[in-house]
Amino acid sequence: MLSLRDKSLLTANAYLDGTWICADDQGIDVTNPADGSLVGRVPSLSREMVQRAIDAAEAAREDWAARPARQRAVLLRRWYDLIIENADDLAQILTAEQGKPLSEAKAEIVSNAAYLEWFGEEAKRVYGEVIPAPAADRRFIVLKQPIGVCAAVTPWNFPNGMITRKAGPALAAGCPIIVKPASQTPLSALALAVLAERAGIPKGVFQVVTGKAQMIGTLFCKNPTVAKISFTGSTEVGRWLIAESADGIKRLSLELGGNAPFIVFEDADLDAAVQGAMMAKFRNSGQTCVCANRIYVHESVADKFAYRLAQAAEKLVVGVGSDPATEQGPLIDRAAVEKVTRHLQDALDRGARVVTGGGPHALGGTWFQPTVITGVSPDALVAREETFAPLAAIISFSSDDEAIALANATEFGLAAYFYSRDLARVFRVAEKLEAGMVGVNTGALASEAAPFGGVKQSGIGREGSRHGIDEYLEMKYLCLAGL
Ligand SMILES: NC(=O)c1ccc[n+]([C@@H]2O[C@H](COP(=O)([O-])OP(=O)(O)OC[C@H]3O[C@@H](n4cnc5c(N)ncnc54)[C@H](O)[C@@H]3O)[C@@H](O)[C@H]2O)c1
Ligand SMILES: O=C[C@H](O)CS(=O)(=O)O
Repeated sequence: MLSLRDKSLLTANAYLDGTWICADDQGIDVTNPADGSLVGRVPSLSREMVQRAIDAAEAAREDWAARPARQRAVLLRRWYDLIIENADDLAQILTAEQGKPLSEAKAEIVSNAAYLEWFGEEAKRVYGEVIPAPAADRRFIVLKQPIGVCAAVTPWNFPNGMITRKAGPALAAGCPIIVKPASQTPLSALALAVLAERAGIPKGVFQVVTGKAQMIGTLFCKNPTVAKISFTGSTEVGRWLIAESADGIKRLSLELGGNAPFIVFEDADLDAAVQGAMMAKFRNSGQTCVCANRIYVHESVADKFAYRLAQAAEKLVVGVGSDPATEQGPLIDRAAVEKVTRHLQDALDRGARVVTGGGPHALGGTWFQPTVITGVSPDALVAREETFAPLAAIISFSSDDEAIALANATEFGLAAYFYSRDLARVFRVAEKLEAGMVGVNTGALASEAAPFGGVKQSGIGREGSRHGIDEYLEMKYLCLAGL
């Protein structure tokens, strides 16, 4: 049972055009992955209601874009402050609907609220250009203008952070945004809407719609009023959005699936590498897009690393996310357990062996033991597909070139990690890895100050850093002649 200081944050009402829409009997139940209990019920909005949200965003667009950036920055900062003040309540809501440990939920909320603060400041630095013209009677000027009404479609694994990570740059740039959260975890988005309204963000500028994903997605893709869609989720759905919005040539930002390699070279600090692997593999029970999906270890240290990683994994406190002592919660649903079980069995069939864990946890439900396996075949499913579970698969290698070739043998390219203390090797390997982000001697790399995103089939565009606001701006070239 939640014990919220501010009970108004737990709302199951969709937020559109400054009004709260409650669920009818066609609503969508939100359940706690830990015990299946009902946490809330959100409305399954009709096509007409979603269209109303798009119309409300369009009605708010000109005024929001025309506000001085400083005014938008003040409101973003006020929203940020309210999120930080209410982070404990927001963490309880997040854990109740997603399952992650409270400590991780709070870390997600605080670290991603920083995108509101960061882009509130960036709003004041959206500079244009004056370009030296090639003729005396001309002046070349470049304006940067907000792209217009934006839509965001977000995943269940970071139900709070993936929203502030998009709303920050969108609102800073002068764009209203309509968010469609994952149906498994909409309550965090709605709690953010409560605080956005409290911060004074005008109606129509930030909205949260809930309901049938494909219907809403199609409306976002087909309605020309929606100038851009920012999507975070699977590559499969990202591919669908590209196809569905192709005829309108819609601007898209895509943060998609991953299959991160984690490479331990023979000169690595093994204790540091184990710590990094624990962060990169087991955070959110392995359900992050940047999780170490494959762990490549030089053959000379593979057994020692596997043993130490297993020792660390065995110390993880597995339990209900709402228990402050818990370090690993349940997986999101039964399908997730079936997928990791399939990956594990395939690896074992190909000759791998279990060092620790190796199946569902004694807690039952969707808990899975933190598992380390070694002697994994490079062709195993766990090396080719995103496992999204606490399964650390160790594959040995014998040379740098082999490690790089194995790491790059995937259609994904979001994150990659490696441990080495040889500076020449660090630059050689970092420059050859096919990934949008590379963690060197670290298992955690996300920050509002850095460009987060992937290459190949892991996405298009970047979130965070000074580049992130460009995703919500159009460049206009003015050619002034006859002067
Ligand atoms: N690159 C990143 O930053 C990042 C971050 C988090 C998660 N992810 C990826 O997301 C996936 C896990 O999240 P998920 O299971 O929620 O992904 P998902 O693609 O199944 O769902 C993501 C969102 O898309 C919606 N959706 C599903 N089908 C849709 C359709 N046809 N039209 C419109 N919307 C649709 C869902 O309701 C949800 O809101 C993993 O692959 C993970 O790697 C990537
Ligand atoms: O999986 C989604 C998040 O983007 C991971 S992180 O918190 O940004 O590392």
